[in-house]
Amino acid sequence: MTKVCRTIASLRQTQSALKAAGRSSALVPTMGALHDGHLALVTHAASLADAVIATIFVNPTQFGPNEDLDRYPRQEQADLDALQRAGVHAVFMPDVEEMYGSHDATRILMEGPALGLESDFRPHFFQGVATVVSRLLLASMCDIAVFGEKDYQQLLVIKRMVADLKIPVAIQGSPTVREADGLALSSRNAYLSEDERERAPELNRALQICRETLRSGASEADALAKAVAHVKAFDFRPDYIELRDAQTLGPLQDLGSARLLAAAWLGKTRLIDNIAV
Ligand SMILES: Nc1ncnc2c1ncn2[C@@H]1O[C@H](COP(=O)(O)OP(=O)(O)OP(=O)(O)O)[C@@H](O)[C@H]1O
Ligand SMILES: CC(C)(CO)[C@@H](O)C(=O)[O-]
Ligand code: BAL
Repeated sequence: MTKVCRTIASLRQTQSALKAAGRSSALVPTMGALHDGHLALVTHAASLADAVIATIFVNPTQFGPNEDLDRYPRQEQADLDALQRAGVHAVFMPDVEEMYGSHDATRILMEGPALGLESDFRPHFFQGVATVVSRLLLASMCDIAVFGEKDYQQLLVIKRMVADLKIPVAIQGSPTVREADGLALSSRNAYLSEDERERAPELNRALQICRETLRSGASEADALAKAVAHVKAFDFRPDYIELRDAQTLGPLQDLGSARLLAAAWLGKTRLIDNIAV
């Protein structure tokens, strides 16, 4: 039976009981509206630890004033049922008051891998993510925490933060789960109209075209221009399509260790994707 914890006190009690029984634990933080990408993180987490703790919290501090905090999909009972079926030991689902209280004054500012890419278009984003993830890690004190490569920059930002703050949790990345046509699963895919859903895989296709073009010996500029032209042909409005160093997200030194990352709008939906080069 999956235990539902709505307070940090109850989460800490759950963790104390696991530790007393000598059981290791892995955390899977989410914002809910769960899909098979999230469930793959749970399966990955279960392969690494004795018990999995999932979290569901739509974190207001990572949304900008004109973003989709209010319309972000929320489906608490369906999510709990899915996590129960997946054999999750406990689910932490706090409210905003529990995570931030009314006198909250602490935020984590990130540089390094947080610079550029998402930050150029969502300047508040990594401050909100780092702030909430540090709290989730410290509240749960799990041995391991698992994050998806779909949000590749977020994964590197969290690894950097945990290393810098010396939080004793091992951060593990998990591969992107895709639809058969290549579209990365994402809770925000629910915003797509039928017509947009048909065009949505072209973002991933553009990244593959860019990679093939690079491998055939073309310049980075030509390969990126091809990817931009491809998404524009399908009426995407790209925020960025960039090649970066896969380990640091700094400027690319060597094509052998490159990551290709993109974000683009399709109608009112912002999609992100990335692949190894
Ligand atoms: N397709 C996917 N494959 C692997 N991991 C994923 C996938 N989609 C989301 N995740 C991971 O699940 C965790 C929770 O993500 P989140 O709840 O924001 O879901 P999401 O589908 O990314 O939502 P959004 O559409 O808001 O970006 C993150 O670590 C994220 O990287
Ligand atoms: C890591 C996270 C749960 C923090 O709110 C969120 O950014 C997400 O779902 O990727
Ligand atoms: N999946 C990352 C969370 C966000 O975009 O707000």
